[in-house]
Amino acid sequence: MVSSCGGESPAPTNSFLSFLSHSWQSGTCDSDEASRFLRNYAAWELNAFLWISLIGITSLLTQKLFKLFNLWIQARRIPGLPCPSFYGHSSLISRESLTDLLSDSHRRYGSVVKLWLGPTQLLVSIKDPKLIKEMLMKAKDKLPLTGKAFQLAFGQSSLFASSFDKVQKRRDSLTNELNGRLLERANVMPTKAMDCIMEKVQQIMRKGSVDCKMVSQHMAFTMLGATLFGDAFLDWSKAALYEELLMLIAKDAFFWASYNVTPFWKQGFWRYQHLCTRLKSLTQDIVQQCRKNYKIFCCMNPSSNNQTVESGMETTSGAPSCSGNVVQDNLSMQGLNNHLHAREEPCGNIMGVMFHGCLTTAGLINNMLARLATHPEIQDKIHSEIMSKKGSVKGDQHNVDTMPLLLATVYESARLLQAAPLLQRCSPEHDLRLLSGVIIPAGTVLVVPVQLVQMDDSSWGTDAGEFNPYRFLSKTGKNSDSVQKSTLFEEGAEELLDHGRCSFVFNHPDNNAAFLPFGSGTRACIGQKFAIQAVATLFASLLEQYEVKLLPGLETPSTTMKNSSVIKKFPSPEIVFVGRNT
Ligand code: HEM
Repeated sequence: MVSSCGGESPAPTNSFLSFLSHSWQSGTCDSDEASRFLRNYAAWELNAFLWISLIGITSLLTQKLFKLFNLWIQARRIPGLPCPSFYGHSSLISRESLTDLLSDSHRRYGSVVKLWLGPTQLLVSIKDPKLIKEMLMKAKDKLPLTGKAFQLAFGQSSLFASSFDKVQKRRDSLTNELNGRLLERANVMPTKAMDCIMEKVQQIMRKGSVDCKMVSQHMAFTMLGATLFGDAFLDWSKAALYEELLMLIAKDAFFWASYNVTPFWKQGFWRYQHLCTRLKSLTQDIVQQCRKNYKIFCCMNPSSNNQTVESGMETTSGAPSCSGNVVQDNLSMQGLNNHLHAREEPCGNIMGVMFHGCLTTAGLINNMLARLATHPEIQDKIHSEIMSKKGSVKGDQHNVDTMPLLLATVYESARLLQAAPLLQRCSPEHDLRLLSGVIIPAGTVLVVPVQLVQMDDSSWGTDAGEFNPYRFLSKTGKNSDSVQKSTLFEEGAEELLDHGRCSFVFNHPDNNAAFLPFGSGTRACIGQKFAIQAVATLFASLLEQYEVKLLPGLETPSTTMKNSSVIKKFPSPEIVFVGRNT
C-alpha cells in the first residue's frame, strides 16, 4: 500500500510503537496520516476497553444472577411466612416487632424459619440450640452494620470488624490477656476502683435514692476504665466528661451507620463526628497519663528490682520493673492497654472496648440490682453465703469462686438481659450446610433470636420467664460424695438450703447451648469471663455491706416478664442502699 506521502503505510500491527519507529526510519511523516493513525489507534484502544469492560460486567452480573437464583431456589426449602408482596416483609418489621414476628414464625414453622426482607435479601432465624451452636461455629463473619458503626465512631478497629480474618489475631491475643493474666492476678477488679464505687454508694445513701440505670452505668464505667487504664483513670479530671460522651455516642452510633451512603450532607452527622473526635482526643489524653503514671510508679517503687518487663510496654529505658500484687495489677493493665493501643488503629480498639464493655456490663449490673431489689429473699441468702465464705479471699477481695449462689445470680441476671435481642452472622460467599441437612444459601442474613431461646420452656423449664438463680445449681448432700444431678429448684431446693441439709454446686452454663447472653462460637464475646468475675466481685463487696431495696412506696415491677415468649422491658427502678450494720 502506498501512502499519500509516497512511503509505505504503517505496519499492520497498528501498534503505536511500530508506527513511531516506522516514521522515524522513513524520516517522512505527513501530519494528516499521523492524526488519522492516532484516531484509529484511539478508536481501537477504546473498543478494546469497552469489550473488556462489557465482558467483565457481564460475568459479574451473571455471577450475581446465579447467586440470586441459588438464593431463591435454596430458600424454597426453608419454611417461613409467605411473602405479602414482591418487596418482602420489610414493611411489617419494626425494631420492636421483629422478635414478635420471629416468635410467631417459629411457633408455626419450626426451629429454622425464613423471612424475605426484600426480593434479594433473605433472613433466616434459627431457634434450636444445637443448630445455633453449629451455625455460630461455622459462620464466622458478622453483618457489616456493627463494624461500620464502630468504624464511623472510633476509626479502624481490629476487634469489632465484620470479617473474621480481620479480627482473629487481635481477638486471640486479647482473650489470652483477659482470661490469663487479668483473671489470675490478685484482684480481679482494681482495689482503688472498688473503693471509689463504695464511696459513690455512700454518697447515694446520703442523698437518698438513685436511678438504677444511672448508678449501674457509673459502676461499669469505673470498673472498666480502671481495668484498662489503671488507677490514673480514677484520678483523671475528665473521667465524667468521657462517660457523658460515651453515652451520647451510644445513642446515635447505629443510626448513623444504618445509612448506605454516609450522610456527609447532614448537620447532625457532623455534630456526631465532633463528639467522636472529642472522645478520641480524651482517649489519647488518658493513654498518655496512664503511661506516664506507669513510668513514675516504676521509678518510685522502692521494692523494685531489675527484671525486664515482659508485657512489651513502653518503659523508660532501663527502668526497673516492680514486684508484688499491686505491680502485677499494673503490669496487666499496661499489657492490656498496649494490646488495644496498636499502631495501626491508635484508639479504635480502646474506645470500642470501653463503649461495648461499659454498655453491656452496665446492663448486667442494672438487671442484677433490679432483680435483687425485687427478690429480697435471694439477696439475704447471698449475704449469708458471703459472710460464711469471708475467709476465702483472692488478693484483698472476695473469692467469688467459692460462692455458687452469687455466681448463679449473676448468670441468671445475664440470661434475662434485654440488651441483645438478636445475634447476627452472614456467610457472603458460601452456602452453609448444617448437620441436620438444612442448607442456608450464600448471602443470607443469619440471626439467633436470643430472647426466644433464653425464654424457651424446652431448654429452661416451665419457669423460663422467672428470675430463678437456683436453675444453675445442683445439690451435694452433706454425706454424699457425688453430685446429684437433679437441679435444686426441681426439688424445693430453697427449703433444703434453708435447713442447711445440703450445699450447692454451681453448674456452669458454658455447655448449655441455650445460654447466649455473650453469644457463642467463633465470634463469641471475649470479655465474658472477666465481666462475670468482675460483676460477682463487685456484688460480693456491695452486698456484704449494703442491702439493695426499691425506693419505699414504689410499685414492685412484675416478676413475670413473659409475654408471648419475649422479655418485656424491665423498668429501671429508683433504688436505695441500706447499710447492713445500721
Ligand atoms: C456483661 C458484659 C458483656 C456482655 C453481655 C457482652 C456481650 C457480647 C455479645 C452478645 C457479643 C456478640 C457475640 C456474638 O455475636 O456471638 C460480644 C462481642 C464482643 N465482646 Fe462482649 N459482652 C460483655 C462484656 C465485654 C467486655 C468487658 C469486653 C472486653 C473487655 C468484651 C469484648 C467483646 C468483643 C471484643 C466482642 C467482639 C467479638 C467479635 O466480633 O469477634 N465484652 N459481647
